[in-house]
Amino acid sequence: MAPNAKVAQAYRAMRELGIIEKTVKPVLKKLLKLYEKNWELIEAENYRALVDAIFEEEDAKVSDKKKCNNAVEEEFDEDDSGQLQRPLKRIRLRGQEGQGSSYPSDCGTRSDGDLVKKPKEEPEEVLPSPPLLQQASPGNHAATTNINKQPVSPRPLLLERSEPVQPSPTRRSESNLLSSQRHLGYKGKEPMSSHVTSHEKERVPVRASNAFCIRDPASEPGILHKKIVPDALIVPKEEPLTDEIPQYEVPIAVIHPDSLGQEDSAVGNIVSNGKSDRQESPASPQVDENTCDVLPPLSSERKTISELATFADEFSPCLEIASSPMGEVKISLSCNSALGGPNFHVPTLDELRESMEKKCLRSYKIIDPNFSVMKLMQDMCECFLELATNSSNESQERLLNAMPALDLMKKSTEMNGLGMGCNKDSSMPSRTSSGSVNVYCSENGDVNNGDGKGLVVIPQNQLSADELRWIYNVNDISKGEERVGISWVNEINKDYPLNFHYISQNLVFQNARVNISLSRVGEGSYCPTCFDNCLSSPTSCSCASQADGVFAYTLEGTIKKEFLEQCIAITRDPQQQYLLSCRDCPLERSKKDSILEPCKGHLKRKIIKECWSKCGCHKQCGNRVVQRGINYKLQVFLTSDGKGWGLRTLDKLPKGAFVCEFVGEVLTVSEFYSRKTVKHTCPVLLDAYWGLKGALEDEEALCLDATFYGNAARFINHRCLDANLIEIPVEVETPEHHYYHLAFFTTREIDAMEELTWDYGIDFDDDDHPVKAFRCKCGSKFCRNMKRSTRSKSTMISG
Ligand SMILES: C[S@@+](CC[C@H](N)C(=O)[O-])C[C@H]1O[C@@H](n2cnc3c(N)ncnc32)[C@H](O)[C@@H]1O
Repeated sequence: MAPNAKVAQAYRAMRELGIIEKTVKPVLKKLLKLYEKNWELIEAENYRALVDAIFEEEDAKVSDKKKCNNAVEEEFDEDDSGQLQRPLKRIRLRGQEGQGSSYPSDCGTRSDGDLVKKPKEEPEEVLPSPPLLQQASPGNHAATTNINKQPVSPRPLLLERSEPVQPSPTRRSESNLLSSQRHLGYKGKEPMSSHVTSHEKERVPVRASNAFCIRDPASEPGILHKKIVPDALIVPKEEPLTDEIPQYEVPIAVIHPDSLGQEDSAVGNIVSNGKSDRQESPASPQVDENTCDVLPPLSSERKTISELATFADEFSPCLEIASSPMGEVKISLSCNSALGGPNFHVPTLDELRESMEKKCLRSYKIIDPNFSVMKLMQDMCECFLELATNSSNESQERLLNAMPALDLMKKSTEMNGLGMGCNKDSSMPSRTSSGSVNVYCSENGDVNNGDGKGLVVIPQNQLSADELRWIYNVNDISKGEERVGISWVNEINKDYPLNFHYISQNLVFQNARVNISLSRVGEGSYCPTCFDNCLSSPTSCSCASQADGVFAYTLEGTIKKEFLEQCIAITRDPQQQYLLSCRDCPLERSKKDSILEPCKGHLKRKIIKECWSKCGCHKQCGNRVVQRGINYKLQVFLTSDGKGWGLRTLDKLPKGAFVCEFVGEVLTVSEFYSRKTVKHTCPVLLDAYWGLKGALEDEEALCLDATFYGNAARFINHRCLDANLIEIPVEVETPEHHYYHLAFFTTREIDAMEELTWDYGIDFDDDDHPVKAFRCKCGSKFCRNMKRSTRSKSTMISG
């Protein structure tokens, strides 16, 4: 890679971590000098050296500033530093904010009674931050407990600065994203030409016939336009962010105790000024047990929380509860007290537990032999879960309302105190393409990209069950239906895709006659005498003979070049000889118009016949590709060019590779039409044989509708003519030609991170059609919808 590209790559990687270019540049320069331009060292472990150097630099700056501040006795506002802050730093700060004049400062020149505002930072600000609870600094003691339905972190809830988030190696090829091959002629009833003039472009015809429509993106059910999704920091399963830091599959909501009281008291101000009243004015009557009363009053468990909150008052601690929809709950208790000193040592958890149990016995007269502090903490978590999941609507509402009451999204200072999240307007934690974590932050560097990665604030009352499901399935929208997980990511805004049922195989809705009974698969439709791999057999099997005696696949599993080129030519340049017209077109018939139009013709496609279970060969036989399912890592993402969600590959794909099948409900065309009030994602006609037979029965004219039930293919967007995927009919089980699988293969090599597209074959001029089309934003120079008005056009898709 050229040096400039490497620099750009480094900027990009840092940007993903929320570190702005301005901050990176000087450090990178130094590092290059130091390492004598050895990029390998800089790039190693996803720029670990660079990230470390940046943090060191920032620490040094903070330290300098503090010295400077001490000299002039001015307030130092960490958020104005414009730089990346270590989350623990913020934790400490928040814990210390309320200490007023007794704040132990290193501003040695100040007396206790000094009215000059104290810096928010503690004296040990630039000490190496302790990564574990047991190593907490004297000024800040944190204890956490958690109950998990999944592995839990041995680390405290509020973590020290994490290792840098690992950008995916695949991101490196992002620069190639837009590479495209636009060498092909246009398709249509006119001959294909290798050059298309602008005049010709206007005339680029659509595939003949074929009917089905695509809805308007604005009203597309696949996108939640209205919903603002919280700052969801989503951590991938497969790509650990660090060696040590636990991952959470789903975001975790965090409640700060202050917020719990917000509803009932003036504590709401606490949030708005980003500080705790308890800390500002310890004697405030608002800050007592009652301030926790937003939880349901009848809950004895609530009392537990209150008790802890009272305990908290004594030592000005900070109690935090974090939970995830997966049922993980963490309680964190941090306290700042005068206990710290030169002889300070951190007790072990066992010591702490024992001492606390004695205290409970003495002070609270708890004599239950089963009592333990750990149990108490567990109970607290369980109560939280109970309230969050099983309680009555009212109590649940109150609890959930308490979450955003914290106003974490708005108050970045408060959030940073918790070591998570950022300013709502400027930050958006999200997964990156690789599944790592991004937090986009404001220019002033008000950022959290590390410690908070497991702790994400979600105003859960904004989440519907469907949305929660998306969060759960961030690593695999197929919910295990596919062999390879299909992740989703939104790097643009906070929308979720709309819910649908993921299915990996077509399902018959009702009337469609899809007969795959073994008895109907007659001889000649399978190869009983073959074994192992039909592709390496010296004699062609029956399946091959159905495909002109040659297999479509190579031993490598891709489509043979010649076969692929023919398929591409037919699809892109559907000349008359490739068109079949039906006498009584099921499509026209289904429209139930009084005046039926003549059939517009259906493409005479090349078809692949795969071996199947009735054959004698192995499942891994080279002539079984589509039936083995998705093989490459795919990802659903929100496109940046207004096409809604799209599908991209995380792997580099060779030419002719099988990507995925178009899976949906199998409907008769009339069934589809009776659904036409519904906005459809992408219905596809199975019309490859329509012209061959005489009139089809209604039940035989089939289509696939992926609106409610579908697979990853329902996210593939349209591109006029030079799409990188092509759809090819594949027969697997049934010899009945009216039903087949529609499989997508690559028309060329595709880079990792490239969006996958196919040409829906839309006729943007078909105003006749009842279903509205979309305004094409494919960006292809062959776009058939270019320079057209915004009025909706109808579309027709066939497969
Ligand atoms: C099969 S869906 C593709 C996934 C869809 N983008 C989504 O968000 O669910 C088809 C719909 O995507 C949108 N779409 C697909 N290709 C497009 C394009 N080239 N320009 C604009 N919108 C497009 C249209 O709204 C279309 O109805």
